[in-house]
Amino acid sequence: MTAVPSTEATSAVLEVARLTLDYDIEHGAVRAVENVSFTVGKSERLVLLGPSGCGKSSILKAIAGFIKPTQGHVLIDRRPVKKPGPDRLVVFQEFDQLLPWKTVRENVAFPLKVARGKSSAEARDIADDALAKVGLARALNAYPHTLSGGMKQRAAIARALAAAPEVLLMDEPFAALDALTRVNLQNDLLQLADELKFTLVFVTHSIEEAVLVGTKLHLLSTHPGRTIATFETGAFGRDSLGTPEFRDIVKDINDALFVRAAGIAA
Ligand SMILES: Nc1ncnc2c1ncn2[C@@H]1O[C@H](COP(=O)(O)OP(=O)(O)OP(=O)(O)O)[C@@H](O)[C@H]1O
Repeated sequence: MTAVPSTEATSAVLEVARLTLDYDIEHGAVRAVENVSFTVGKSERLVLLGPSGCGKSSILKAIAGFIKPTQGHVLIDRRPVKKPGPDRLVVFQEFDQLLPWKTVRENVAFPLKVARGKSSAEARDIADDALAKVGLARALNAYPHTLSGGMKQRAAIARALAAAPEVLLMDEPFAALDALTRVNLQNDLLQLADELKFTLVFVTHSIEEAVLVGTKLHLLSTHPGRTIATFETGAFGRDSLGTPEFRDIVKDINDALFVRAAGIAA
Protein backbone atom coordinates (compact mmCIF):
# COMPACT_ATOMS: atom_id res chain seq x y z
CA MET A 1 0.00 0.00 0.00
CA THR A 2 1.33 3.47 -0.88
CA ALA A 3 1.00 6.42 1.47
CA VAL A 4 -0.81 9.37 -0.09
CA PRO A 5 -0.13 13.01 0.77
CA SER A 6 -2.96 14.21 2.97
CA THR A 7 -4.95 17.23 1.84
CA GLU A 8 -5.99 17.88 5.44
CA ALA A 9 -4.34 17.90 8.84
CA THR A 10 -1.60 15.28 8.87
CA SER A 11 -2.70 14.16 12.34
CA ALA A 12 -5.98 12.79 10.93
CA VAL A 13 -6.44 9.06 11.53
CA LEU A 14 -9.21 9.01 8.94
CA GLU A 15 -9.59 11.27 5.93
CA VAL A 16 -12.57 11.13 3.62
CA ALA A 17 -11.93 13.41 0.64
CA ARG A 18 -14.42 14.44 -2.06
CA LEU A 19 -16.15 11.09 -1.70
CA THR A 20 -18.77 10.21 -4.30
CA LEU A 21 -20.45 6.80 -4.17
CA ASP A 22 -22.63 5.17 -6.82
CA TYR A 23 -24.39 1.81 -6.83
CA ASP A 24 -24.79 -0.04 -10.10
CA ILE A 25 -28.40 -0.89 -10.78
CA GLU A 26 -30.09 -2.61 -13.70
CA HIS A 27 -30.32 0.45 -15.95
CA GLY A 28 -27.40 2.60 -14.85
CA ALA A 29 -26.33 3.77 -11.42
CA VAL A 30 -27.81 5.40 -8.36
CA ARG A 31 -25.76 8.12 -6.69
CA ALA A 32 -25.79 7.66 -2.91
CA VAL A 33 -23.25 10.27 -1.79
CA GLU A 34 -21.73 13.27 -3.55
CA ASN A 35 -18.49 15.09 -2.82
CA VAL A 36 -18.37 14.53 0.94
CA SER A 37 -15.17 15.39 2.82
CA PHE A 38 -14.21 15.21 6.50
CA THR A 39 -11.33 14.23 8.71
CA VAL A 40 -11.29 12.45 12.06
CA GLY A 41 -8.36 12.91 14.44
CA LYS A 42 -7.20 10.42 17.06
CA SER A 43 -9.80 9.94 19.81
CA GLU A 44 -12.34 12.10 18.00
CA ARG A 45 -15.90 10.84 17.62
CA LEU A 46 -17.43 11.93 14.34
CA VAL A 47 -21.16 11.43 13.86
CA LEU A 48 -22.75 11.23 10.42
CA LEU A 49 -26.26 12.60 10.77
CA GLY A 50 -28.95 12.96 8.15
CA PRO A 51 -32.30 11.75 6.90
CA SER A 52 -33.02 8.21 5.81
CA GLY A 53 -31.37 7.35 2.50
CA CYS A 54 -28.83 10.21 2.57
CA GLY A 55 -25.95 7.77 2.35
CA LYS A 56 -24.70 7.49 5.95
CA SER A 57 -24.32 3.71 5.83
CA SER A 58 -22.77 3.95 2.37
CA ILE A 59 -20.05 6.27 3.69
CA LEU A 60 -19.41 3.83 6.54
CA LYS A 61 -19.22 0.95 4.05
CA ALA A 62 -16.67 2.88 1.96
CA ILE A 63 -14.56 3.51 5.08
CA ALA A 64 -14.84 -0.17 5.97
CA GLY A 65 -13.71 -1.07 2.44
CA PHE A 66 -16.91 -2.89 1.48
CA ILE A 67 -17.59 -0.53 -1.46
CA LYS A 68 -15.27 1.50 -3.67
CA PRO A 69 -15.52 5.26 -4.30
CA THR A 70 -16.65 6.46 -7.71
CA GLN A 71 -14.63 9.59 -7.00
CA GLY A 72 -12.50 10.76 -4.10
CA HIS A 73 -10.77 8.60 -1.56
CA VAL A 74 -10.68 7.28 2.00
CA LEU A 75 -7.36 7.28 3.84
CA ILE A 76 -6.54 5.59 7.14
CA ASP A 77 -3.28 6.88 8.55
CA ARG A 78 -2.73 8.39 5.08
CA ARG A 79 -3.01 5.00 3.36
CA PRO A 80 -5.82 4.43 0.87
CA VAL A 81 -8.53 1.99 1.91
CA LYS A 82 -8.76 -0.73 -0.72
CA LYS A 83 -10.49 -3.57 1.12
CA PRO A 84 -11.84 -4.45 4.57
CA GLY A 85 -9.24 -4.85 7.31
CA PRO A 86 -8.92 -5.29 11.08
CA ASP A 87 -7.91 -1.62 11.41
CA ARG A 88 -11.61 -0.71 10.76
CA LEU A 89 -14.25 -2.74 12.54
CA VAL A 90 -17.98 -2.20 12.24
CA VAL A 91 -20.71 -2.61 14.85
CA PHE A 92 -24.05 -2.87 13.05
CA GLN A 93 -27.61 -2.27 14.19
CA GLU A 94 -28.67 -5.90 13.79
CA PHE A 95 -28.56 -8.18 16.82
CA ASP A 96 -27.36 -11.20 14.81
CA GLN A 97 -23.73 -10.15 14.37
CA LEU A 98 -22.35 -12.89 16.60
CA LEU A 99 -21.60 -16.44 15.49
CA PRO A 100 -24.46 -18.45 17.03
CA TRP A 101 -22.42 -21.62 17.51
CA LYS A 102 -19.73 -19.87 19.57
CA THR A 103 -19.94 -18.59 23.14
CA VAL A 104 -19.68 -14.88 23.83
CA ARG A 105 -16.03 -15.30 24.85
CA GLU A 106 -15.26 -17.34 21.71
CA ASN A 107 -17.00 -14.73 19.55
CA VAL A 108 -14.64 -12.04 20.87
CA ALA A 109 -11.51 -14.23 20.95
CA PHE A 110 -11.94 -15.83 17.51
CA PRO A 111 -11.10 -12.76 15.34
CA LEU A 112 -8.13 -11.98 17.57
CA LYS A 113 -6.66 -15.36 16.73
CA VAL A 114 -7.56 -15.23 13.02
CA ALA A 115 -6.93 -11.57 12.16
CA ARG A 116 -4.47 -10.50 14.83
CA GLY A 117 -2.46 -13.72 15.21
CA LYS A 118 -2.92 -13.95 18.99
CA SER A 119 -2.43 -17.25 20.80
CA SER A 120 -5.54 -18.88 22.29
CA ALA A 121 -4.54 -17.87 25.82
CA GLU A 122 -3.78 -14.26 24.82
CA ALA A 123 -7.02 -13.99 22.84
CA ARG A 124 -9.04 -15.34 25.77
CA ASP A 125 -7.46 -12.86 28.20
CA ILE A 126 -8.10 -9.91 25.87
CA ALA A 127 -11.67 -11.13 25.27
CA ASP A 128 -12.37 -11.49 28.99
CA ASP A 129 -11.02 -8.00 29.63
CA ALA A 130 -13.10 -6.45 26.81
CA LEU A 131 -16.23 -8.28 27.95
CA ALA A 132 -15.71 -7.11 31.53
CA LYS A 133 -15.42 -3.53 30.24
CA VAL A 134 -18.85 -3.73 28.60
CA GLY A 135 -20.44 -5.39 31.65
CA LEU A 136 -20.58 -8.94 30.30
CA ALA A 137 -18.17 -10.64 32.69
CA ARG A 138 -20.94 -13.02 33.78
CA ALA A 139 -21.93 -13.99 30.25
CA LEU A 140 -18.58 -15.30 28.97
CA ASN A 141 -19.84 -18.82 28.41
CA ALA A 142 -23.33 -17.91 27.21
CA TYR A 143 -24.42 -18.51 23.63
CA PRO A 144 -25.79 -15.54 21.65
CA HIS A 145 -29.38 -16.85 21.50
CA THR A 146 -29.58 -16.62 25.30
CA LEU A 147 -28.70 -12.89 25.35
CA SER A 148 -30.98 -9.84 25.25
CA GLY A 149 -30.60 -7.37 22.36
CA GLY A 150 -28.63 -5.01 24.59
CA MET A 151 -26.27 -7.79 25.68
CA LYS A 152 -25.71 -8.81 22.06
CA GLN A 153 -24.79 -5.22 21.17
CA ARG A 154 -22.45 -5.08 24.18
CA ALA A 155 -20.78 -8.28 22.97
CA ALA A 156 -20.45 -6.86 19.44
CA ILE A 157 -18.87 -3.69 20.89
CA ALA A 158 -16.49 -5.79 23.02
CA ARG A 159 -15.50 -7.82 19.97
CA ALA A 160 -14.69 -4.65 18.02
CA LEU A 161 -12.84 -2.96 20.89
CA ALA A 162 -10.82 -6.09 21.70
CA ALA A 163 -9.24 -5.94 18.25
CA ALA A 164 -8.11 -2.34 18.93
CA PRO A 165 -9.00 -0.99 15.47
CA GLU A 166 -7.59 2.32 14.25
CA VAL A 167 -11.17 3.45 13.73
CA LEU A 168 -14.31 1.97 15.25
CA LEU A 169 -17.32 2.24 12.93
CA MET A 170 -20.85 2.06 14.35
CA ASP A 171 -23.92 2.00 12.12
CA GLU A 172 -26.95 2.93 14.26
CA PRO A 173 -25.82 0.41 16.89
CA PHE A 174 -28.53 1.37 19.40
CA ALA A 175 -31.44 2.05 17.03
CA ALA A 176 -33.18 -1.28 17.59
CA LEU A 177 -32.94 -1.15 21.40
CA ASP A 178 -35.64 -0.01 23.84
CA ALA A 179 -35.21 3.55 25.12
CA LEU A 180 -33.80 2.62 28.54
CA THR A 181 -31.25 0.16 27.17
CA ARG A 182 -30.28 2.70 24.52
CA VAL A 183 -29.51 5.31 27.19
CA ASN A 184 -27.47 2.76 29.18
CA LEU A 185 -25.43 1.77 26.15
CA GLN A 186 -24.85 5.42 25.16
CA ASN A 187 -23.54 6.10 28.69
CA ASP A 188 -21.31 3.05 28.65
CA LEU A 189 -19.95 3.89 25.20
CA LEU A 190 -19.02 7.39 26.41
CA GLN A 191 -17.34 5.95 29.51
CA LEU A 192 -15.39 3.51 27.34
CA ALA A 193 -14.39 6.35 25.01
CA ASP A 194 -13.05 8.30 28.02
CA GLU A 195 -11.09 5.28 29.16
CA LEU A 196 -9.86 3.84 25.86
CA LYS A 197 -9.71 7.02 23.74
CA PHE A 198 -10.79 5.18 20.60
CA THR A 199 -11.49 6.95 17.32
CA LEU A 200 -15.11 6.57 16.28
CA VAL A 201 -17.36 7.17 13.29
CA PHE A 202 -20.96 6.78 14.40
CA VAL A 203 -24.11 6.85 12.26
CA THR A 204 -27.47 7.88 13.67
CA HIS A 205 -30.82 9.48 12.78
CA SER A 206 -31.18 10.91 16.27
CA ILE A 207 -30.04 14.50 16.82
CA GLU A 208 -29.89 14.04 20.62
CA GLU A 209 -27.82 10.88 20.30
CA ALA A 210 -25.52 12.61 17.82
CA VAL A 211 -24.86 15.52 20.20
CA LEU A 212 -24.28 13.16 23.14
CA VAL A 213 -22.01 10.69 21.38
CA GLY A 214 -20.12 12.94 18.96
CA THR A 215 -17.28 15.37 19.43
CA LYS A 216 -18.13 16.64 15.95
CA LEU A 217 -21.11 16.21 13.66
CA HIS A 218 -21.22 16.01 9.88
CA LEU A 219 -24.69 16.79 8.55
CA LEU A 220 -25.83 15.39 5.22
CA SER A 221 -28.63 16.48 2.89
CA THR A 222 -31.32 14.21 1.56
CA HIS A 223 -30.42 11.77 -1.19
CA PRO A 224 -27.82 11.97 -2.64
CA GLY A 225 -26.00 12.94 0.55
CA ARG A 226 -24.04 16.17 0.35
CA THR A 227 -22.48 18.07 3.23
CA ILE A 228 -24.85 20.65 4.74
CA ALA A 229 -22.96 21.73 7.84
CA THR A 230 -20.61 20.62 10.60
CA PHE A 231 -20.94 21.18 14.35
CA GLU A 232 -18.46 20.89 17.22
CA THR A 233 -20.22 19.04 20.04
CA GLY A 234 -17.36 17.85 22.27
CA ALA A 235 -18.57 20.10 25.10
CA PHE A 236 -21.88 18.24 25.47
CA GLY A 237 -22.37 15.13 27.58
CA ARG A 238 -25.12 13.39 29.52
CA ASP A 239 -25.07 16.24 32.09
CA SER A 240 -26.01 18.69 29.32
CA LEU A 241 -29.40 17.05 28.66
CA GLY A 242 -32.21 19.55 29.29
CA THR A 243 -29.87 22.56 29.57
CA PRO A 244 -30.61 25.65 27.41
CA GLU A 245 -27.30 25.10 25.56
CA PHE A 246 -28.30 21.53 24.68
CA ARG A 247 -31.74 22.65 23.51
CA ASP A 248 -30.15 25.43 21.42
CA ILE A 249 -27.73 23.15 19.62
CA VAL A 250 -30.45 20.57 18.95
CA LYS A 251 -32.56 23.35 17.44
CA ASP A 252 -29.64 24.67 15.35
CA ILE A 253 -28.98 21.18 14.01
CA ASN A 254 -32.67 20.62 13.35
CA ASP A 255 -32.82 23.92 11.44
CA ALA A 256 -29.72 23.04 9.45
CA LEU A 257 -31.14 19.63 8.54
CA PHE A 258 -34.70 20.64 7.74
CA VAL A 259 -34.90 24.40 7.14
CA ARG A 260 -31.56 25.14 5.48
CA ALA A 261 -31.68 21.84 3.58
CA ALA A 262 -35.18 22.67 2.29
CA GLY A 263 -33.80 26.02 1.07
CA ILE A 264 -31.00 24.26 -0.77
CA ALA A 265 -33.47 21.85 -2.38
CA ALA A 266 -35.88 24.64 -3.42
N1 LIG B 1 -26.89 -2.07 -2.67
C1 LIG B 1 -27.53 -0.99 -3.13
N2 LIG B 1 -27.95 -0.93 -4.41
C2 LIG B 1 -28.57 0.17 -4.90
N3 LIG B 1 -28.82 1.27 -4.17
C3 LIG B 1 -28.44 1.26 -2.89
C4 LIG B 1 -27.77 0.14 -2.29
N4 LIG B 1 -27.51 0.44 -0.99
C5 LIG B 1 -27.99 1.68 -0.79
N5 LIG B 1 -28.53 2.18 -1.91
C6 LIG B 1 -29.15 3.51 -2.08
O1 LIG B 1 -28.18 4.48 -1.72
C7 LIG B 1 -28.80 5.53 -1.00
C8 LIG B 1 -28.13 5.68 0.35
O2 LIG B 1 -28.41 4.53 1.15
P1 LIG B 1 -27.81 4.36 2.61
O3 LIG B 1 -28.30 3.07 3.15
O4 LIG B 1 -26.35 4.60 2.58
O5 LIG B 1 -28.50 5.60 3.37
P2 LIG B 1 -28.69 5.85 4.93
O6 LIG B 1 -28.55 7.32 5.13
O7 LIG B 1 -27.74 4.99 5.70
O8 LIG B 1 -30.17 5.38 5.16
P3 LIG B 1 -30.92 4.89 6.49
O9 LIG B 1 -30.74 6.00 7.48
O10 LIG B 1 -32.33 4.71 6.09
O11 LIG B 1 -30.23 3.63 6.92
C9 LIG B 1 -30.30 5.18 -0.91
O12 LIG B 1 -30.95 5.85 -1.95
C10 LIG B 1 -30.31 3.70 -1.13
O13 LIG B 1 -31.52 3.29 -1.73
